[in-house]
Amino acid sequence: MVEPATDTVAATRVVPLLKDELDIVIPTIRNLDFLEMWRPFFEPYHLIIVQDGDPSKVIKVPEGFDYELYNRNDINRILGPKASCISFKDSACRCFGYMVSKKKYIFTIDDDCFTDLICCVIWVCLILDLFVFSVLINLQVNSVNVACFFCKACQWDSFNKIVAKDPSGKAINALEQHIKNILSPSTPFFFNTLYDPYRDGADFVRGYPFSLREGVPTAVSHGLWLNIPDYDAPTQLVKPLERNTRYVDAVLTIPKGTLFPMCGMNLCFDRDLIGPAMYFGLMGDGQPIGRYDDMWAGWCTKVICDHLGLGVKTGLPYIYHSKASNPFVNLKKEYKGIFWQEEIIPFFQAATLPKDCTSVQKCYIELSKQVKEKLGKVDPYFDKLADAMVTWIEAWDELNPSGSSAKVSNGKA
Ligand SMILES: O=c1ccn([C@@H]2O[C@H](COP(=O)(O)OP(=O)(O)O[C@H]3O[C@@H](CO)[C@H](O)[C@H]3O)[C@@H](O)[C@H]2O)c(=O)[nH]1
Repeated sequence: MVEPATDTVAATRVVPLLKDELDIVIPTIRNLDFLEMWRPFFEPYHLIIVQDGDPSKVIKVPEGFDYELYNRNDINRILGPKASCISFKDSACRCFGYMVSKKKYIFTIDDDCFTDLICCVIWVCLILDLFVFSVLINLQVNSVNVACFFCKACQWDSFNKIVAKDPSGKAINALEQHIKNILSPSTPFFFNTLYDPYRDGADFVRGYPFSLREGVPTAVSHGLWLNIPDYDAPTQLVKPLERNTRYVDAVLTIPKGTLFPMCGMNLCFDRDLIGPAMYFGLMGDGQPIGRYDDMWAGWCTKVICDHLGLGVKTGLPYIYHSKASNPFVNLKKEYKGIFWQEEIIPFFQAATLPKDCTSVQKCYIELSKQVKEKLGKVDPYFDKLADAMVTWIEAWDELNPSGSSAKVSNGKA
């Protein structure tokens, strides 16, 4: 049984890899106390916080972290009319952080991971909440909101989303594992049955073509979740008690030609290699769909990685996830996506990019044209999304005129 680590203060302080080459991007509608839990791992890095919702709300960042924070007013000021491509009231807003970063690597994580200190507050609230619930049950009030009656911090199922432990009981340094994944090559053209051959203690198995053993540069490292898996609302509703306790010590390259559902909760990527494809779409406020932000980015990214000969890995690291969001609310946001995805995925599976698309930007603009042409028939929303994809690239190029940051090539991690 894999449990969350509660003593991260005692976690080994590791040498911060890529300290000056990696930004941590956090979208937030809450407070950032969860950072206490990650302090030993995140403090050496620069944080880019994208504050969603009401810009007048003050977001408290724990002492000692090096950060820049952007709210909606900042986004509007920086991007002007192009700010229309950045979503509001959806975690999709996080991609603004990718655009303003000046680093080669991005790690992005959600804000609902709590600290030991916060857990004390939560336990007090929990006891009080249980008391209120028992009174309500005695009064036969059977429809109660599953949220804390006393404070916003402890939204019941959120307080367990904390740093995970591996089966040996050691707190997982998610960022370190992502860096290892991304600094070693990928093998999208031929599957290695011992998984990532570049990990310590592994290699290419017998019969693996020698011509492919050099691998290709890794653009994306997709991490997983213990406890609550990244399920859609219907799955979550029919399996409310399902928890993932299975820790699989594996990192795999997703083969060329295979799409996957990319989750933005625990994700690292090389901004120079694939940054402009990491657009999280038009979601949330004013849009017919929400919570498909990371899926959209994942489909576009994988098609472009396949075309440009870049790798995408999935597997380790795990984080401990306890969904803060309400499945009924999520269902409302997701429902169009749930039936649209049956058309969107075949579209991406069939998408091909011409040879002259030699940069991510060119690939992305070409994809936007195909989205307009093919998915525009599904719903007018896709016309709007295709336009927003173009605006995103224009804004990206405006903010990143030199194209890329310092070069660090892949090698043995
Ligand atoms: O309007 C919003 C809502 C949320 N955020 C911030 O985004 C992340 C994720 O939000 P949340 O924790 O509420 O959602 P989960 O269901 O646990 O997470 C998944 O939702 C996926 C789809 O969007 C995503 O990949 C997963 O992360 C938090 O940091 C919120 O504060 C926001 O900025 N605006």
